[in-house]
Amino acid sequence: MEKDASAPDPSRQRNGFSGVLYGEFADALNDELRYSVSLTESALTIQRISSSPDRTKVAFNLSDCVGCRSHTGPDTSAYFTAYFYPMKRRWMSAGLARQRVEQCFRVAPAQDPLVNLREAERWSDTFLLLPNLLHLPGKGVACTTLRRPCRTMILVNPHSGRGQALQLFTGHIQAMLTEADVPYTLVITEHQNHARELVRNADLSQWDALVIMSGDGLLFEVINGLMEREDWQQAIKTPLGILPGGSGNALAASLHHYSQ
Ligand SMILES: Nc1ncnc2c1ncn2[C@@H]1O[C@H](COP(=O)(O)OP(=O)(O)OP(=O)(O)O)[C@@H](O)[C@H]1O
Repeated sequence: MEKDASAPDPSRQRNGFSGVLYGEFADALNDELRYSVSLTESALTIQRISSSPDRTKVAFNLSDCVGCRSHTGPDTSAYFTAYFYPMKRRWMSAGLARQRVEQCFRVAPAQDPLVNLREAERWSDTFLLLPNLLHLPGKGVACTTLRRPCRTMILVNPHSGRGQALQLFTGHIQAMLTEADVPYTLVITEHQNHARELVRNADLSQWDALVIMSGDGLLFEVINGLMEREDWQQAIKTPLGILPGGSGNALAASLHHYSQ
């Protein structure tokens, strides 16, 4: 039996479990597979509900989670999906790297689709309230001062590196921004000094962060644009991010190294 969404949260009633949320849900793709799911301040723990003795628990650390989204399904059910990027060993390689893991659950205790959606939203909203979610900017001061949602201007130089920055953005970054609910405006630079002029004249109150997807050259332009403003003392405090899209990416590599 699925949990009644209107019933009191049983998380406090379960023996030994003092979590934030507890529920029993079906797998998003296979209704036959059912899981007990618990969310605490530090982890999402999933255990398959089955009569077999092998009921291994899988726990995902919330410090590897970028966000959680809920949506309605084709019938009366609703879904919530949590997105994790845990460190994992790469295939055929010795190094560790963050790799995407998606956990999607079907919520269908009620006939009323709105009740199901509300329950799915209760889960996704709770995720976003928990303090341990991975913040995209990484560790450090900027991470704690950025507000959520973080309105971001993303500048991509389509010619940087081997001319693949835009492809890297659409292939990797765009989905992560959606998963993390980061509202953004994409600017594809059209010529040299485009970013510099744009940043020099922009209404910066519209943005909480500027992110450059390019090599060091475009970041250099953006910093010059900020410093050329009349309000440069305030403008230069705008959180800046760099995503490696150039050929050398020296600054991005160096920042990554020191954030480890
Ligand atoms: N649309 C564009 N067309 C031509 N030049 C551009 C355009 N957009 C930006 N630029 C200029 O290209 C220069 C080089 O870009 P960038 O440093 O980002 O890439 P890169 O040289 O390939 O990378 P790296 O610095 O890692 O070697 C920048 O200084 C910038 O002024």
